Parts: sequence; C-alpha cells; structure tokens
Amino acid sequence: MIQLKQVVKRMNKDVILDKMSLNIQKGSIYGLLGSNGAGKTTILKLLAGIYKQNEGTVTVEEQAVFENSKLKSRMFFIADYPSFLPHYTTKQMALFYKELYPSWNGELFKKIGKQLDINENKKIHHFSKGVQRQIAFWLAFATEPEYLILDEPFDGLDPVIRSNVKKLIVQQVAEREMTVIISSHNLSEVEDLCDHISIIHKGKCLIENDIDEIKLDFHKIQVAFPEANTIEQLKKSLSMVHFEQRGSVSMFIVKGEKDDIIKQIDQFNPLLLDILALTLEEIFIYQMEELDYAIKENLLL
Ligand SMILES: Nc1ncnc2c1ncn2[C@@H]1O[C@H](COP(=O)(O)OP(=O)(O)OP(=O)(O)O)[C@@H](O)[C@H]1O
Repeated sequence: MIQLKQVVKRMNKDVILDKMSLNIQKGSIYGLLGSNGAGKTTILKLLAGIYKQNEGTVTVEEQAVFENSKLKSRMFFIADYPSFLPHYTTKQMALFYKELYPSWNGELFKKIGKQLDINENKKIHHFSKGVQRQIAFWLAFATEPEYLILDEPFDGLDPVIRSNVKKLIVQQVAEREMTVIISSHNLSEVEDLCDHISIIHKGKCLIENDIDEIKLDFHKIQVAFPEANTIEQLKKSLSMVHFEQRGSVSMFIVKGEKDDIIKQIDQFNPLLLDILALTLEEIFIYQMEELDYAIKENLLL
C-alpha cells in the first residue's frame, strides 16, 4: 500500500500540495487526474523519492520513500520526458539497470526486444521521442518493478505500441501484483486501464475512489414536469453540479444515490425522466465546472 498522509509540498514559498492524502492499494492501476498545474507530477516525484515533502508522510508498505534506496530499487519511474544517461545505448542502459535492480529479468529484456524494431546498440538520444519512450518501457518492464510510476506515459506512442504497452501493464499486474500509478490527461485511456482514480486540483484531492463507485455517484438526468417551477424546488434538494434548460426539458448532472434521486423526482410526477451514466471525461469536466474552472464555451469560439 502506498500512502500520502497530509502531505504539504512547497516550492519557492508556493504551496504546491496542500495537506494531500492518497491511498493506493497494492496491485491496483491507479489514475491520477487533474487540471494543468494541479500537482500530479509533484506527487509522482514524491512517490519516486525524487522530492521530499515539507510536511506529512509519503510511505510505501509503511516505509518512508525519500532516501530509501532499497525501496527505490523496487520502483521504476518513467517521467513525462524520459531521461537516460547521456550518450548511452539501450544495451548500456540495460547493464546499468541490471546493477541497480536485483529483480532485473534479462530473459524478459530479450523477449520484449524481439517484438521491437529497435537497434539496442544505437545511442538512445538519436532515436525519435516515441522510440525513446518505447525504450523507457522496455527497460522498465525488464526491471520487473513492484511499483511502476508513469507520468503521461502514452504520449508520442503510436496506437499499436500503445496497445501493446497497455497489454503488458495489465499482464504484469495480473501475474505478479505490480502496482501502477499513472498521471494522464487522456481520460478514456484512464477509464479503460485504471481501477482507482483521484482527481487533483490546485494541490488538493477532490475525489479518490474506485472508478466504478465514482461513476455510480454521478448521473445525467433529462426530465420534464407538468409544472414549470418544479425544477426550482429540485435544485434546492438535489446536489446538482451542472444545469441546462432545453425548451421544456431540463438536463442536469447530479451527485448522489440513484434510487434516492429517482424518488425525489418521482414525487413531482415527471412527464419524462431519463437517467444516463457519465463517462469519466464528463465527470471530470463537470467536477471542474463546479469549481468554476471550466473554460467557458464562448472563449473557445
Ligand atoms: N521546480 C519548481 N519550482 C517552482 N514551482 C514548480 C516547480 N515544479 C513545479 N512547480 C509548480 O508546481 C505546480 C504543480 O506542478 P506539477 O508539474 O506537479 O503539475 P501537473 O499536475 O503535473 O501539471 P500538468 O498537468 O500541466 O503537467 C505548478 O504550479 C508548477 O508551476
């Protein structure tokens, strides 16, 4: 289990993380979502032991991460711009990681290498950005980490490689209970891959839960009533995060238990009532809108 408890991280006097608490279960694929500048990369760097928090604790299996080289040899972090030792080839990086990671699996390194069309004797920085990212995954999988920490991992990967990488992640989670923490803006990808997520905004955690539980908690409702002012009464009793009126039909997004919401609406004898599930992307956008973060449509015109 990975835990952040009441973590405060300051940089240049700015509070980047403000009493952040997160719980990441072993064997889970955990998605870290959030607005730009929310603090996701900062969290990943704390988890990887690159940064030290100013307050609170960051632990893996109840051990502090920072300056814990034994623990760090069970983790692999792929940053948003993967970096390698200057002028190293993939083969040289492999030898470097072999020394660093007791779990290094040479057979797996060879096996994955056969699937990739990459010359392991060429200097890594001579490859394109996408191929460099493939190499980062290749090396990461070969270290067989217990904790794989990924910052915007699929950027720049072509669709075939992207799909193969995701399959390998799922396979390694299933086979040996690897824990994966992914920061991403690609919400459909997160929805496919992750079982738990958190939504971060301005250094605070807004939501953290099982992805299915979160989806069960948000509903898109389309409703029409015989009396036009009924909706005003419902606005007071329901926890609406978004509202639109389209002629006689009201459309709103509401948080809460589905049966309870239906009960409240039914008492006004609706002429029409549709309840739809939301995608993770819609939940994210409406959650941000509730915080007045959303970029208003007219600004995009
Ligand atoms: N070295 C630094 N010095 C000062 N401030 C920093 C530093 N690194 C990050 N920050 C600030 O910390 C905040 C959080 O940055 P972070 O990179 O963690 O956000 P993020 O959620 O990963 O953003 P994005 O989605 O845009 O990549 C930002 O306001 C950023 O400007």
